[in-house]
Amino acid sequence: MRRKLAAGNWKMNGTSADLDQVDQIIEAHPDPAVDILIAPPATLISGMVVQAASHPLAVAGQTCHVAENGAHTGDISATMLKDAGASHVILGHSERRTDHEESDETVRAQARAALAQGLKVIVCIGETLEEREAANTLEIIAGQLASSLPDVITGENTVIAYEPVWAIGTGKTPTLDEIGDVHDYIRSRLEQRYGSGVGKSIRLLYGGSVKGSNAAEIFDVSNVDGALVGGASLTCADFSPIISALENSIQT
Ligand SMILES: O=C[C@H](O)COP(=O)(O)O
Repeated sequence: MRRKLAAGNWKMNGTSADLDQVDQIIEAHPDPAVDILIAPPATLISGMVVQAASHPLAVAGQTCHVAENGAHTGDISATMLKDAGASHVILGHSERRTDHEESDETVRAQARAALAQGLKVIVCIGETLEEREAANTLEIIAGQLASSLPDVITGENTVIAYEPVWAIGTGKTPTLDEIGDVHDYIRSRLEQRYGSGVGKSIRLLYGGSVKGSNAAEIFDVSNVDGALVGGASLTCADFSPIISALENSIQT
């Protein structure tokens, strides 16, 4: 049975004053029935780790360099994330792929580097609007899965986030059938490549304009094991209802 995961990606948002939101989340969900994770900007990782020391909330980085250290101004390595107390790292987010031209091959190298340091990875994949309109979604997903993931992964150390690029921060979402089709397809590809046991154990998150108002119906879709939430993860008022919807989804 895959444990559900509510993951928040703060992107380039938040200063130390916003750590107050995490206190509120911890207070609202003292003994969560699902995993909760927040990926703050790198400057807040250590503070958030200290803050969540007595709570299962996991803290993640938003990317990592393929190298352990060296002359890479402005970058952060998996070793540094681990040292700061992060347990996970998000890799291959479409904003990284676009803003920093990160390719599938780069994402795979980052994943190898992160796994080697004992970090768990959340690997993001997803099609653009043009690719969906050209009916190429599954082909794009297959290519990204094949090239972004290392050859050896487990359900324990790897999560996949399906994020249609056109749904991120736009208020638009695919239909529930479309989400289900892609998630079922990802599951079948994972089972094919890694074997049924591992393939079935990897959690699949949906990301792209998830809010309190649409979370419950998305969590009902087959092979959706949680969400990677951007804008609606920035405050407890917005994120808590999503966590609660995920908790409710395992009771129905
Ligand atoms: O990483 C999170 C996603 O990019 C989703 O962002 P969003 O919830 O603001 O659409």
